[in-house]
Amino acid sequence: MNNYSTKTIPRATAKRLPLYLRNLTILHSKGIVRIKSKEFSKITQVPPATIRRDFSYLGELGRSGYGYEVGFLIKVFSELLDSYEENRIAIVGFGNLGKALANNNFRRNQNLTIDCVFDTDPAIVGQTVGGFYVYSMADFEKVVREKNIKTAISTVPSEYAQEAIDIVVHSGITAILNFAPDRVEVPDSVSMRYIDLTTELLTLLFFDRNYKKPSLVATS
Ligand SMILES: NC(=O)c1ccc[n+]([C@@H]2O[C@H](COP(=O)([O-])OP(=O)(O)OC[C@H]3O[C@@H](n4cnc5c(N)ncnc54)[C@H](O)[C@@H]3O)[C@@H](O)[C@H]2O)c1
Repeated sequence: MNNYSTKTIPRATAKRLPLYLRNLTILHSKGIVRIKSKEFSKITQVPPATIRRDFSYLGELGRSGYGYEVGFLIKVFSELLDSYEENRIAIVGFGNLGKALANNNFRRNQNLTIDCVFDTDPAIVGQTVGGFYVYSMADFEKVVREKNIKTAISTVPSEYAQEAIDIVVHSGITAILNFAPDRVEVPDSVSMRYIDLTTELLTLLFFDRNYKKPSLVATS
């Protein structure tokens, strides 16, 4: 376990940790041992002051003007995000998106693994599709309890998401990533995050229109 209390880290900082870790890992693989907040800002698109403030919540991670040690940051952030710990995941809804996620299977992070997939469609339940045996939702609780899985990704369309998530929550899953945009009810004990590509894209386009950095605007 790490020496840093995640309770003292603001939510906004905590949300940026995976982004930091991903980019640090890339830097590390390129043999870069030290990075300054200004350089790291160019890679992550997070302002240098925000990076320095985020890192300051995590104690003495580096010295100003000298830069941060990439390997050390990776160690601290990995511990914070528990990414050294294996996390097996259940996919709920094995359509286009579910299959794409399972096919990718977080290959950049060896500790995140899609372990099993579930659907209600009789045409695929009980079949092996794309290398995954498709379990019935009727077996969800039995399978995830046996495998001690605590994390699920739902790609069930909004109109059926609540009934699917109810089964997921009832089965002891505590963290759910939901790709369907409509909000679903979950108890406070369950952590839920929504991924919405449309909102992400609209936010990007808004920033592109309104906050373009002068240095990045083509001059010719
Ligand atoms: N968040 C994003 O950025 C993003 C991107 C693409 C799609 N989506 C959303 O993701 C959802 C899935 O998209 P898709 O293209 O994979 O759809 P899809 O129709 O190909 O797949 C949905 C799967 O869910 C299954 N399903 C339906 N009810 C279920 C239930 N109660 N329990 C378990 N499985 C059930 C269906 O049988 C089907 O296999 C849609 O709501 C879509 O809007 C989100």
